[in-house]
Amino acid sequence: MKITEVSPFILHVPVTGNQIADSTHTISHWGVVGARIVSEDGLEGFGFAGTHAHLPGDQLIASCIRDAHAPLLLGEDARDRRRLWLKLARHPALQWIGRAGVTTLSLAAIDIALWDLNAKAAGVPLWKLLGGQVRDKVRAYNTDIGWLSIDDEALVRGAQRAVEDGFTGIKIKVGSTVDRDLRRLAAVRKAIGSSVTLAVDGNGKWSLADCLRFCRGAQEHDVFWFEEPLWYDDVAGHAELARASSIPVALGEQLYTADAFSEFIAQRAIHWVQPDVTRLGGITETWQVCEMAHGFRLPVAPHAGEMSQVHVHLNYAHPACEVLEYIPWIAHCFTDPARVEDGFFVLPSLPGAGTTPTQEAWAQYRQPCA
Ligand SMILES: O=C(NO)[C@H](O)[C@H](O)[C@H](O)CO
Ligand SMILES: [Mg+2]
Repeated sequence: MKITEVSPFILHVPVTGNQIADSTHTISHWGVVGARIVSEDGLEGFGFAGTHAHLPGDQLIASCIRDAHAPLLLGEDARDRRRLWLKLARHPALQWIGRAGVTTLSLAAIDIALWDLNAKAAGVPLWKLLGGQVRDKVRAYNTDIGWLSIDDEALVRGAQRAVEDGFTGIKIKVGSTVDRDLRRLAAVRKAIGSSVTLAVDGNGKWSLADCLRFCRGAQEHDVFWFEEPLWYDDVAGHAELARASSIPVALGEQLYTADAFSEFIAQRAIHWVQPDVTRLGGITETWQVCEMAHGFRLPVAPHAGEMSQVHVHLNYAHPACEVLEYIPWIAHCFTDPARVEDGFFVLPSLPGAGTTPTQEAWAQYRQPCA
């Protein structure tokens, strides 16, 4: 399967209600910055990384795909996914300018496109190529009703509606003030009852002191996990919080390497492992992180944010993956949209990684790659 063409693309897709906010980010669109890879027999593979639709930043990633990574791929055999991942990730001149960041997001788009191409060539969905279905169902938890940009009353109504729609898990954003967020947490827990799992996500905003105070006040509400409570790289702080509180710590959407995960695991600073194919340079490295978590018997909840199209395959194929975030912003852009029915993700059926854009999305959301 000789690679004959590698080209970037950028789509900007509106988020729910045209604006969402967490403690750190307020966005109107999700950026789908991708790579299209064509093999000599005419097969097309698509992959993409997720961004906040900041066009100059997206064009940096697109340029890395086109000008830095593509020349390393042309003429190579698309089946050699692991060798090609290492060739690009460890290319001396590119490793020199960044083992984490733009080069990683570019590599993610390419790695996912290679997996998509291989799954299509084999005529199977990605989960089959990854080794087959290891679970009957993948439980979803709904984050799209829990944004900090949603007022207190609408937050409660949205959580109730999600439960009525069949979700058995909810996640709400925290990171405004501890007092306000504790009030919101109590109101949502009261509204959804005790059988629905309720997680919180701080997106790295608070200090350790704020997190400790929040966890004391949240004790009575059976919080399923506290996601990204502290700054993304603060291993010691997360380890201290994990020791001081009974609320499980979840993190990973901002970690770029398997080494970063092994540090958090070694320091007992993490209970739920949340890899993201965007941040880890694709499926190849994300699978390694799932294997590492499994070795330490830590459950995995891949970060959707919005990579559900690919992560639903991971969740069906890896034994450590126990649950998946539901954020529905871009599913409609793909020929095999990730879908939730009665609170569970539907098993993908079409060949590929679920990353093939529809003609409509291509026409409606395409941005200039420069
Ligand atoms: O943290 C998350 N999920 O767990 C969400 O992905 C982020 O809040 C959104 O992408 C906005 O940056
Ligand atoms: Mg998060």
